[in-house]
Amino acid sequence: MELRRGTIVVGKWKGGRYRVERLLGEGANGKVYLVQKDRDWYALKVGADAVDLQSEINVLGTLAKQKGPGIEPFLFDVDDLYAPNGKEYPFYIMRYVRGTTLDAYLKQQGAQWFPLVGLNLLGKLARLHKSGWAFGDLKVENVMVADYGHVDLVDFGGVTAIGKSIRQFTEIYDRGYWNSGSRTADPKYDLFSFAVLCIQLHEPKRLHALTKELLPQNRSTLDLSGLLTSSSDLKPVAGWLKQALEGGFADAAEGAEAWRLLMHRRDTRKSSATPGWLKGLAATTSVLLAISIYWLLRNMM
Ligand SMILES: Nc1ncnc2c1ncn2[C@@H]1O[C@H](COP(=O)(O)OP(=O)(O)OP(=O)(O)O)[C@@H](O)[C@H]1O
Repeated sequence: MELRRGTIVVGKWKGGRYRVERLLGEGANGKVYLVQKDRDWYALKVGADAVDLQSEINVLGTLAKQKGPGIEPFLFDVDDLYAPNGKEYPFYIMRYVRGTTLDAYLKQQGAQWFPLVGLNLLGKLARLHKSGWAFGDLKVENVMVADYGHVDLVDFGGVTAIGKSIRQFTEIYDRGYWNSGSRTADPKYDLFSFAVLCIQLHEPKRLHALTKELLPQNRSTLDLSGLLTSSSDLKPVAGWLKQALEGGFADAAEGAEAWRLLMHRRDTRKSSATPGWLKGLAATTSVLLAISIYWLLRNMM
């Protein structure tokens, strides 16, 4: 099923009219299009499986009612559409999240944005945890980043009430896959995925190799920690990530506070260190001084 640019989608039951602009992305549960209605932009998700889509809609509906701190309205319309092939598909309209996926953002803007983006992402998770939810399917593709490292989560298909079984997950980010805990939704589950996400961003090849070489029963947190200690990129946050993998933070708010302190300490250390140009200047001055003394002593003799 494909919706071309310019197609007008009309909801079968409620009659909402949306003009298709372009495909934003697609996954196992459906395709997401950028659409326009009354000059406003929205994202339209259309799926072949009504049950899967319905469970996402239920979560979004509950989140919308809850209006917890930091949970912006995300769901605007739910309906069915007739595709150009004549078949009927369920769809829903959600807020359009501007930005690029996390890995693309870091490639475009530079890895120096990683600590700030990480902190903002932990902030988003913290708000969800505070309202009694775990995100569940946290992965690179579900994190959108806009200007100045502003972070938004997409794909609420895995969002699960704390204490229930995680509804949707992706293997390498899953605590159960690494034999490191249950698949029960709790804030620590998301922090585990957050740690894997950081590894995926910096050491994708080595992480992939690990999944290939280990037998399922042998996978463990220790293997992931091993990657951390031997990665120069991850060194500054290795201790934090290890703690997250081991369930050492109660929730994302606690994790964010520790992450913030880590950033602050790094910044302080950097600013108190002697800048390169000053070191160069000092070295040149010493050489000039040595030459002057040499000439002075020679002329005196
Ligand atoms: N609200 C949105 N605004 C902008 N882009 C979005 C939005 N929702 C989804 N996308 C884009 O579409 C892609 C696929 O969407 P989504 O993850 O919801 O599909 P899915 O079928 O549930 O995927 P998965 O197989 O990962 O479960 C996302 O990775 C993202 O790039």
